[in-house]
Amino acid sequence: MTFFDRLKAASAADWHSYVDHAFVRQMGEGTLPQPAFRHYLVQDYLFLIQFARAYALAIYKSPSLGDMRQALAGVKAILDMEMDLHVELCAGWGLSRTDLERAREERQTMAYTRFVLDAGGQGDLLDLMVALAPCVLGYAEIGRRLAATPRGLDPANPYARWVAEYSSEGYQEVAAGFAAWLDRIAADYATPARQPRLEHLFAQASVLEADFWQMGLEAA
Ligand SMILES: Cc1ncc(C[n+]2csc(CCO)c2C)c(N)n1
Repeated sequence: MTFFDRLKAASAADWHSYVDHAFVRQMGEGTLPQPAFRHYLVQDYLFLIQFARAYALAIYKSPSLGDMRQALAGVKAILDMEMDLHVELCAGWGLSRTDLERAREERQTMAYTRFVLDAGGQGDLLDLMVALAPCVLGYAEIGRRLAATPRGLDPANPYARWVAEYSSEGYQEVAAGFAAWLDRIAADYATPARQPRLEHLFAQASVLEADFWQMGLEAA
C-alpha cells in the first residue's frame, strides 16, 4: 500500500465527495452547464497562481538537492504546462487573458490556496506534500476515471479536452512521480505520532477540493 492509498483510506468519505462530485460526473457526461465550467476555469487560473507559490515552498522546505529538483519540476509543470492549458481552454470558452486578470478570487479559492500555504509554512516537506496531494493526485484519478466512461473522451463532449489533459500519459506520469516522491518522504519522516495530523491535512484538502467544484456548480 502506498502512503497515498493509506491517506485515501483514512478519509474515504471526503475523498469520494471530491473525486466523484456532481461537477466531475457532469463533465464526464458532457452535461455540465457552460457557466459552471467557465466560472471554475477562471477561479482555477487564480488558484494555480497561488498553488505555484505553495509548490515553490516545497523547494525551500526540501531536505536534499534531489528533493529541490523534484519540487522545481513541479513548479515548472504548473507555470509552463498547466497554466497554458488554462489560457487555451479559456480562449476556447470565450474568456480572454484580461477576463482572467480582472477576476476576483472567490472565498473558496482563497480558502483552499491559503490552507495549503499555511500547512507548508507551519510544517515540514511531508506536511506540505500531504496538503498538495489531493490536488496533484486527485486530478489524475478523475482524469483516468472519466476517460474510461462512454462520453469522457467523445469529441462531442465539450469537456473532452479537459479529460484528455488529465488522463494523458504525460500527466499520469507527473502524478505517479509525485506519489513515488511522497512515498520516499513519508518513509523518512512519517511517524505514528504524526499520522493523525497528516490524515487531517489530507482530509481538509479533499474537502476544499469538493468545495471548489461546488463553487463552480453554484455559479450556473
Ligand atoms: C482546484 C484544483 N485542484 C487541482 C488541480 C490540478 N492541478 C493543479 S496544479 C497541477 C500540476 C501539478 O503538477 C494540477 C494537476 C487544479 N487545476 N485545480
